[in-house]
Amino acid sequence: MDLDLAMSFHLVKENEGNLRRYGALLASGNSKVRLTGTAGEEDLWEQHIVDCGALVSLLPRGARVIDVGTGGGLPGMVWALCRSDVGVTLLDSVGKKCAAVEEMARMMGLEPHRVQVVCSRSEEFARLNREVYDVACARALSEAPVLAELLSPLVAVGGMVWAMKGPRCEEELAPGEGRWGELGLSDPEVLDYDLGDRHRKLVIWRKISPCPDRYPRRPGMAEKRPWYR
Ligand SMILES: C[S@@+](CC[C@H](N)C(=O)[O-])C[C@H]1O[C@@H](n2cnc3c(N)ncnc32)[C@H](O)[C@@H]1O
Repeated sequence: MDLDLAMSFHLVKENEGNLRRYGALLASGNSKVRLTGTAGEEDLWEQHIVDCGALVSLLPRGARVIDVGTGGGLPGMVWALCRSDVGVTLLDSVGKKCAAVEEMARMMGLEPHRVQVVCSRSEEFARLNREVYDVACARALSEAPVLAELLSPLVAVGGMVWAMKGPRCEEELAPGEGRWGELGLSDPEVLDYDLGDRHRKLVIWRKISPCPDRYPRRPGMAEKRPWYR
């Protein structure tokens, strides 16, 4: 897959007004609930909003997307603001974060039938919402193999699991080498992109067969006892 950064930044530019408004809401919400580790609108813009915006042209047209562990809405809110053709579910297990994201979505005029906020552990949500999304993505959620167990059950065969990662991601992928098919996934492809002096990576797995029903295991198990051991 090719990442067309120029097209993504064109979409970011076109939607900059709304994205800046969202950044301002995120900065003010952050003083009440910790939605991201970054304070200050300019830093939020550079380190988070632009990073999420960089991938926006990669989303398939009309895709159903879930952002697992959305925190303050990253990356799902950025994608919903730049791409009115995609449906986005923003999922997090912390009630206060979900309430803040729901309020931001409402203030940004995002319609609930297109952008929904769900407060749940992904392990529980995936039991009832199996293999319904075209893309499941996570940013700063957990190590790649853990994330693959949590996200693969949510994605329909033919869809994709995305992990937004920093420079260490190949080390994280190593334990799963040759074994991803056990989760219904292809071998991963890693796309590199640079944002100023920051080197970022997107890991993409294709969903090639149904994920066995035993995944995801109950909450916390994916970290405690990795599936590949
Ligand atoms: C470090 S934050 C990242 C937030 C956001 N994606 C970002 O890039 O700023 C991780 C978020 O994942 C949520 N989380 C962790 N494990 C989860 C799970 N199994 N189900 C749902 N949410 C989860 C946490 O509540 C937290 O808000």
